[in-house]
Amino acid sequence: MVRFGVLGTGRIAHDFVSSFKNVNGSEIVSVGSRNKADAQKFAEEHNIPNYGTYDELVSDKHVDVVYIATPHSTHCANTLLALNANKHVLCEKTFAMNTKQAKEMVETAKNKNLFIMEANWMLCFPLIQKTLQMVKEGVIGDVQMLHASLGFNSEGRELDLKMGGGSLLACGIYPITFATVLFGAAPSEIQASGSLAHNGADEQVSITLTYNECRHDGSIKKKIAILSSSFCSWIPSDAVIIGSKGTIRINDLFVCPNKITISVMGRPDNVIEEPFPVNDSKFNFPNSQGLSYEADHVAKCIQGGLKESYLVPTELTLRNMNIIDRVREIIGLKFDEDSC
Ligand SMILES: NC(=O)C1=CN([C@@H]2O[C@H](COP(=O)(O)OP(=O)(O)OC[C@H]3O[C@@H](n4cnc5c(N)ncnc54)[C@H](OP(=O)(O)O)[C@@H]3O)[C@@H](O)[C@H]2O)C=CC1
Ligand SMILES: O=C1OC[C@@H](O)[C@H](O)[C@H]1O
Repeated sequence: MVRFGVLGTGRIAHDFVSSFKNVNGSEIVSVGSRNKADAQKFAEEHNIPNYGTYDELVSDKHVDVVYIATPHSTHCANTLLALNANKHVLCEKTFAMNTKQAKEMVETAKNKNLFIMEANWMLCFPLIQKTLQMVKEGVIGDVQMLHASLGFNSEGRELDLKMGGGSLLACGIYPITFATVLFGAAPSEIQASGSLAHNGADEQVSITLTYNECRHDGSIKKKIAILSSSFCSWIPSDAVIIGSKGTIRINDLFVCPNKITISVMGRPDNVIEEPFPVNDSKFNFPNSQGLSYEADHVAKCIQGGLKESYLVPTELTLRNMNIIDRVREIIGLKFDEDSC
């Protein structure tokens, strides 16, 4: 049995806890809030036995792992709070405001011999793993390109620069993650273009990552990922992996899919569907019942004594953070944390 504590009582905290109807052998035992009354309300709503402040949550002896469900700008401090209280950590995406913070979080977990993982739930979906497996098996030949985008028309807290708001950290992290798992290495070239809102937060970003691969004759083959995120439009939120023999489309929303379409030249399309876990809870975000895959994975890792996830390793998180830092530099997206 792995016992989760939830830090923060916002929208994703609600969805994560509700997904536990489909989680076996783990439970939510405590919740922490900046305001104890909010923690109590959340605990009552979700039948959670313990509640308190963040400090009380991380020092609760019943808690094994703390799920950080707060805005980006608070991930580093909240993660360090939990690690320093000897709790394992599952921290929401995007993991940190920059690589410097991310390294400190990962180093602290390592020094304390604790588990740490970015809550990049996309990689825990069965159809995402199936897609990656098919690519590896060469179903669509040699992968040449990736097209992936995610976004919606947003406003309010999600565009608050002080909290790491904007489409890049909220949505762009997923297309970037997909490119990183698909192409394996760090990109040899990063190009980007972005539009900033009046407060300096990004409204939409387009990124081209180029990966150099050495051919047998020593020449360079360039593989390309074309990625975008948006908070000012209903951009198509799918991903297409383009290979020498065909494509795999991960249907909208590609970060939490229940359908993929495999098109191989000369053959009829093959559609694979994987129904979501059945859960009648009311969720804030689409397909959040699939957060149970992530919770199950974390529990399995912790029970197995792992200090890292094999689906979302810290190396992947740090590689993504490096890409995000460079994209921010190119488009002029600045956070206060950059000067700390
Ligand atoms: N995996 C997924 O599908 C999704 C992940 N996310 C990620 O989850 C995280 C939280 O997002 P979301 O739930 O939408 O955010 P919300 O604004 O809905 O909730 C955030 C919570 O964090 C706490 N908090 C701590 N400090 C602050 C602060 N300065 N301002 C506001 N709230 C604060 C609050 O809880 P309290 O007052 O109780 O401490 C608040 O309710 C982000 O990293 C986001 O990227 C978001 C949506 C979907
Ligand atoms: O993190 C996220 O993942 C799924 C999307 O539906 C959500 O809007 C986004 O914030």
